[in-house]
Amino acid sequence: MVDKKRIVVKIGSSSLTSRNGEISLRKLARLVDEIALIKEEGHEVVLVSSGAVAAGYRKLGFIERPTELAEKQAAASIGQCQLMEAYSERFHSHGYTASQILITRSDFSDQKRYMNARNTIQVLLERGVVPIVNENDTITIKQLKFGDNDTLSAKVAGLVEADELFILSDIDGLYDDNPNTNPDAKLLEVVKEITPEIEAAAGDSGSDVGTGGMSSKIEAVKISLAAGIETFIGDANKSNILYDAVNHQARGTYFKANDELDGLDVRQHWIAFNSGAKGEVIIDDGARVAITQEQSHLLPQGVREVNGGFDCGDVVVIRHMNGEEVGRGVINYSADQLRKIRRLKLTEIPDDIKVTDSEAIKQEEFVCLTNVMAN
Ligand SMILES: Nc1ncnc2c1ncn2[C@@H]1O[C@H](COP(=O)(O)OP(=O)(O)O)[C@@H](O)[C@H]1O
Ligand SMILES: N[C@@H](CCC(=O)OP(=O)(O)O)C(=O)O
Repeated sequence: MVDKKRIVVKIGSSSLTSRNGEISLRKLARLVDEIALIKEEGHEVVLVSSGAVAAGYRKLGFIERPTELAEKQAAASIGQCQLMEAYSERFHSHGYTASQILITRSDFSDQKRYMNARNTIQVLLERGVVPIVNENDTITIKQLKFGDNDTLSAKVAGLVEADELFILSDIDGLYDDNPNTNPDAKLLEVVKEITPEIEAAAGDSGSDVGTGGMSSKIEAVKISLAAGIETFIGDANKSNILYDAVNHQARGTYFKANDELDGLDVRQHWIAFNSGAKGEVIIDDGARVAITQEQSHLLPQGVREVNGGFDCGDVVVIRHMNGEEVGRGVINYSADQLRKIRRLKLTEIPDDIKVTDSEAIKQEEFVCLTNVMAN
């Protein structure tokens, strides 16, 4: 009996386009067939597909992929229709229904919208539909963009509590050096930790249509691993790539989730990677030990400094005095209140500021990030 898994598959622009940068319906159809193969095994699939800009820019009259934001957005608005039409038709030929979900970064930072997206996808998956996610390119502004769909796919994997994330690209995994500049670079088959060497090896895209290159995939892998989601990068052009990847027999790079790190649950994942921290709370040594090793709450006594403005209930960055980011958490005081009570013992906090139990951040509302670099 096959273990039924929830899998997020990310397909990059370079895997959906032909040499001249135009969308390749043949490539798209083949990848849908690959997904159908694992759906037939009982796995649930959420597809994060790029390709809207690539599918639209020629129809907009451009010979090359445009670089201006508004032009790319206009191209995406044409291309997204083309993509969905092609996906719907091909999934339908396998008896599956496809659905479209367009998300922006701000949807992820709003907890209600985040949970709504999660609930919607849950219903779709229960009913056998294949949700197809892309960034809502036409309305995102530069500063609010995910930056690339690799990051989006990792965040979607956290959102739906996926078992695995498969990032398909035009290359068969992570090499120990940028293969565009070093022909002797070797494929890394298993990666247990994202070290500075790994980050240095991962370079930019080698194609005209891909956006983030390997470096953005590694940033994405950090997010998925933090949620305890095993991640694989492999070649979209290989036959049976998804089927083999589920069975851990595909050629590619497998990133192992750290067993010592409990996977973050949905709310913790949101706090760590999606909430968009509003300010910073600088803590001393004792407070760092208390919240990272002793499962204690963060008390105002251990707060040395407060940077920026935030309200009670916002997510803040918790930083040690030496500058290291310790984690993120939901704060129980506004920035102004916390400035007044920092370094005070609980008994010294004025009654008009005191909140129930008085802690600055409850342990259950804190996510430690010392083992995981937040993006
Ligand atoms: N260390 C590395 N290992 C593998 N690929 C790398 C590395 N550094 C840079 N790259 C480049 O990253 C590309 C994949 O990223 P990208 O073009 O953005 O693809 P996609 O469209 O699938 O997101 C590879 O084709 C390769 O040219
Ligand atoms: N939302 C954009 C995706 C851009 C993007 O991230 O592309 P890629 O690096 O190929 O995954 C599009 O659909 O064209």
